Amino acid sequence: MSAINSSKGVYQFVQHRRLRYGKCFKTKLFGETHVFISSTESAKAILNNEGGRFSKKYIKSIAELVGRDSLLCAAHKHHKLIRGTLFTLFSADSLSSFVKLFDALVLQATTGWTSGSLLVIQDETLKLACKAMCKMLMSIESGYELDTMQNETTRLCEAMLALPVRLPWTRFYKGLQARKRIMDMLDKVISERRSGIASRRVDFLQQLLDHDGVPRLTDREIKDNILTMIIAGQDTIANAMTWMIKFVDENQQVFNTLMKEQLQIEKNGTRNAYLTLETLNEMPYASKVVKEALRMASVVQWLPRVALEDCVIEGYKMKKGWNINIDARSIHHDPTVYSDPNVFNPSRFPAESKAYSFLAFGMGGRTCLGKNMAKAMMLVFLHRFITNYKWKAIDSDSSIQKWAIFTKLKSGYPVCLISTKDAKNKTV
Ligand code: HEM
Repeated sequence: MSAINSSKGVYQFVQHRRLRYGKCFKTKLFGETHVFISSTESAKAILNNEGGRFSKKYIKSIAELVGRDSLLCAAHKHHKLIRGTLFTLFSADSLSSFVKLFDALVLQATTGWTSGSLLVIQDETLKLACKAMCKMLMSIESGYELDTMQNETTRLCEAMLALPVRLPWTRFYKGLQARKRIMDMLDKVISERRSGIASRRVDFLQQLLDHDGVPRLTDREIKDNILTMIIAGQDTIANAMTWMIKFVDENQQVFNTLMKEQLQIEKNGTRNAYLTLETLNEMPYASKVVKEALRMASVVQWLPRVALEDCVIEGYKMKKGWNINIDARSIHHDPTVYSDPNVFNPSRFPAESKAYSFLAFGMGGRTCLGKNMAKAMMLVFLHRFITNYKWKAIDSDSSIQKWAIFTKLKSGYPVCLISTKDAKNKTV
């Protein structure tokens, strides 16, 4: 709890023990045994064995907040059914339309970002991510419903590491209340659609309600998983984008190479049109910047699993029921896996691409469903930001936000903007 409440973040707890005991250690948390493992070989053995010797398991408080029918918590068979249904929503066509939608949202936001504006990157990217998710999932675009969704999801995420104490003033209780309000809102949206009060929309929710060609999900499964996708795709992406802008700013050579590539893309004709998936595929250097930012930031720090039977890992006996966490952050910063792991060096890819060394989106049967979407969002944001602005960081402190389950900069990375598209700033 003291690590959660410190400026180094919850990972400090793991890191201390990793340095003290090595690549595999065991600890007790609230009466349960937790093992943390940080080798690519073990990651492969565990992540490739979903539903066999291992399955996913979150701590109870998280499971209660996201819901028992959430993809994040569902047991193997149930998970397979829900994942199969949700998978169809993440088609190439839906990714293509999403890229345009996200680009439109970024361009709309940038109209308010003029020279001299003070911007907290974390706040802006969170607003963008929330808008994009709500529009794609349920066609919510603005107003009270959007604000409610963003605020309640933030409250819910802040409760994920809290002690599961249900007293009105506790973080956990407030998180549960936030979940209840989101569920009530989803109930309302679903019943309006079913009764015909709301017009038909083209979004993920409608596809799940129509269950056209996909197995039918219960209302509870639909609601838990719409909420899951909002949680999975809001804070994670906002944090990743914020770290990426900070890393790029702190590495002049990366900035210069990236700028050269992005200006060429702009010159080739994207300036007044929306970016497309094809254009994003023509950004090899920016794609490496995105990957390197995800490695360095390790927004999701470990992947939680449970042993379904007794087994041996790294020469240690593990018992059925133990929580086995794959320490992705440690693998991402292991000098035997990545050379100079603390240096932001996008050019390390693809040479340094050992199997199971890049776990930002997990691997195997539980891999992030939104990973292509997330990478596309990061590329779009990077392109628009770097080709339209120079910026000066007002606070470069790397302290971590307390209580954050996904690694988040405490400062939010405030910057002062200079628009490179304003005529008077052309020579800046
Ligand atoms: C930079 C942004 C993102 C990062 C770093 C990230 C990372 C992850 C990770 C590490 C997992 C768990 C893998 C495991 O335990 O093995 C996961 C699961 C998941 N993510 Fe993402 N994610 C991001 C964005 C998104 C987006 C935009 C969506 C889409 C709405 C999304 C949807 C999901 C879903 C549905 C799961 C559960 C998959 C399953 O259990 O089958 N994520 N993500």
